[in-house]
Amino acid sequence: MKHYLSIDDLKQPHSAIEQALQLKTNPLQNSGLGKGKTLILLFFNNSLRTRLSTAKAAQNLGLDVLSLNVGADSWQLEFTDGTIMDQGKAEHIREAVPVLCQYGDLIGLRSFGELQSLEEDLREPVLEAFKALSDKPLINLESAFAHPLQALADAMTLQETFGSTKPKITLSWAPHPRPLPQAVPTSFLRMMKTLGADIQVCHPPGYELNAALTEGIEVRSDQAACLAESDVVYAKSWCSTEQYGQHLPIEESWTISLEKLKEAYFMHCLPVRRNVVVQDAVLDSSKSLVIEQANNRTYSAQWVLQELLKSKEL
Ligand SMILES: NCCC[C@H](NC(=O)CCC(=O)O)C(=O)O
Ligand SMILES: NC(=O)OP(=O)(O)O
Repeated sequence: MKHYLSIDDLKQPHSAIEQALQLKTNPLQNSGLGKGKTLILLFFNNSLRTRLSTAKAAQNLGLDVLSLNVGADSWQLEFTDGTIMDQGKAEHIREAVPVLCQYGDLIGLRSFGELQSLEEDLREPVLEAFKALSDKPLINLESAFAHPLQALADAMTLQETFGSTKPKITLSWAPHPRPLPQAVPTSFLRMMKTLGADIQVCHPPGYELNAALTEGIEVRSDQAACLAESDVVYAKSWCSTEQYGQHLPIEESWTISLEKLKEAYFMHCLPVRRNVVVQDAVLDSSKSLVIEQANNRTYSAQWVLQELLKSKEL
């Protein structure tokens, strides 16, 4: 594996899940692998889990970690070639990326889409710019349309909860006060398709995900019926595709409740807005898997870091 930018970089997803779960049983089993090497974590957006679980994973491997909030702690970066840099941005990525590559052996990067233009976000401009200029392995810590560390952790959580049985999974859209990116549902769905999971999607009209991704998957708008027949419900808000990035009225009737879930387990990547996305009673019940999903983020990151460290490129 050269980079870990999307689920497509997982050549053997089933064994990745098994190996990551095995790491969880003894996290310090490869504690010398990263000795003398440095992981740089760059954040263009906020984070709790990704920042700390990836740093923890790195520590478990003996890596040193340097973390930077781009723009807040450092200079604002210019991405456009040929720009006359007489405005606010002080540094071009043509210098910044090669400099970062001198300090770090691996680079993790979080950069959400701007939610201004679907076409522009689909281009993954930040990730692609770093890819073009970096001679070090890159790890996607959530980009405009992918959150592959989350999806690997989610697959681990499903494996732990259901073992070899094949649960019926519903990916349900949920309401939110802000328009949110499509990265989490996109990567989760891509992962579930890759694994051949029994999954359906439900969302109100207008919130369609990428057509190629949902090809062959049942997409419905009757949330109550979908949830009632599910073993596990993955809830996530994402912005409309038709009115990309726009703030639309909150559809309160889509909030997940215990009544709707019936016997189903509940998953969410976190952070979650209580009593908007999902009711307190769900999060506070034994059916909620969200804390274990967050725990598994350490081991999904550790597996990825380990693979990159073992690859010939390093
Ligand atoms: N990394 C996990 C989710 C990150 C982001 N959520 C958010 O921005 C929520 C912020 C808020 O609730 O205001 C998303 O949906 O992709
Ligand atoms: N799930 C997740 O990526 O959380 P953070 O945004 O806090 O990193």
